[in-house]
Amino acid sequence: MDIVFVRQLELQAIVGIHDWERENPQPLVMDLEMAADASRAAASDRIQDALDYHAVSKRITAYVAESRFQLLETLAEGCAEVLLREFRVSWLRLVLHKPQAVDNAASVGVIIERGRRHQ
Ligand SMILES: Nc1nc2c(c(=O)[nH]1)N=C([C@H](O)[C@@H](O)CO)CN2
Repeated sequence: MDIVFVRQLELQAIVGIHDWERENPQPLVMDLEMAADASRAAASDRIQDALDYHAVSKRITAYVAESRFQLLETLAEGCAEVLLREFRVSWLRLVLHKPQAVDNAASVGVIIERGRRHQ
């Protein structure tokens, strides 16, 4: 299985359970791995045959900016649904970091895998 990835995508969102987290957006960071047929894209050398990581990054950035969830889990799930539905990704692994959430941790967050991973 081939993978198209996005690393350390910097995002801003209102997300959290505390009142102070509902007032202003805070930084989030996302790592994404998505199943993609790189050989098809390589054979044609056409962006139409590739999973466009620029388009993915732009869509996820907009979705996250508009979201208002309490939990990172809900936000991660929403992002996965966008990728599965709009980009027809068959499998993905998504790591969502909330770097400012815990003072004495470099980062905290969630990791989810969705879809079917094939060989
Ligand atoms: N598993 C989770 N734990 C926590 C979350 C979350 O989204 N998922 N959120 C919070 C607070 O909003 C946190 O960021 C600040 O205390 C706590 N735990």
